Amino acid sequence: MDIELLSATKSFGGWLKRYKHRSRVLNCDMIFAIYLPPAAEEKKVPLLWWLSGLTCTDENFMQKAGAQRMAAELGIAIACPDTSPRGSDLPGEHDSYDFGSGAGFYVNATRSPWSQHYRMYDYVTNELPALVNRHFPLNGRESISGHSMGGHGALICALKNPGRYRSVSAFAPITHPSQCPWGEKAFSGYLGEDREAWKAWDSCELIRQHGSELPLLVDQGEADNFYTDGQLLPEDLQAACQEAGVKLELRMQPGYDHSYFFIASFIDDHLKYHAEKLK
Ligand SMILES: N[C@@H](CCC(=O)N[C@@H](CS)C(=O)NCC(=O)O)C(=O)O
Repeated sequence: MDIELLSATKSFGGWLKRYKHRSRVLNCDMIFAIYLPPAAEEKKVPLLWWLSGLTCTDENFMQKAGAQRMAAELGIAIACPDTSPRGSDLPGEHDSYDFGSGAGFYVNATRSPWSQHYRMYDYVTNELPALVNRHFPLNGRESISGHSMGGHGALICALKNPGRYRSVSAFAPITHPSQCPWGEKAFSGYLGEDREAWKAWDSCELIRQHGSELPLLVDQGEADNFYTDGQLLPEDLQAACQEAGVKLELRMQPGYDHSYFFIASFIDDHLKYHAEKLK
């Protein structure tokens, strides 16, 4: 067996399961979570990928977003990968919350020593999808969403793989990592100082270069301190989409911050949006 069941918890008639497995891509053991709706007992169901933000594991979304009730009703599975490789001890890997463990940024690192493990893009777009499709009753239809660093991850995965996902959405995504402190730190560490190479991992740049047939749905809290600090730059995403003729629904949400209280407030809208496209 290439996956080991760690826990199974019944929720809204379906099952939240956590598994451990060996990742060849990341060169370490990894844990992921999957919520299987009641419909998965009888037929194959579509899958929504959820990519979490800085400091998260597979657990934050499943415990805090309150997504299971609607996922059960809509008959969609949700898979949550971890946010970085685990179990290694590279120099400085655990020193800060925004680089290294818990902060893989969903890129394929090219700089040593990070390139030995930090290949989260290949992990979430290839290795883990192949694994979950082998083990669970999934019908091959996929959508993707995420929060903050994971919102950036969801957007780049969709933009780099036209035709792969039925829909994409994000909560408070890091839209222009080449131009914000979080992104500059992560990209120089994982990818090196050549800023041209960063463009392949930056939503705004990908949209400018390649456009997108897929429309984007983004929610952003106006009271999000990371928004006001210039880490998220939704206005840059809006400008890039306008330039490239890409359809973007950017919903600025007055009073909401960056937390899972914000995500829980709008997750049903996103689940319904994805379910419609996953039909
Ligand atoms: N400095 C903060 C920043 C991290 C943060 O806000 N992370 C967001 C994603 S960027 C998150 O989802 N945190 C976990 C949670 O709220 O459960 C911390 O270390 O907690």
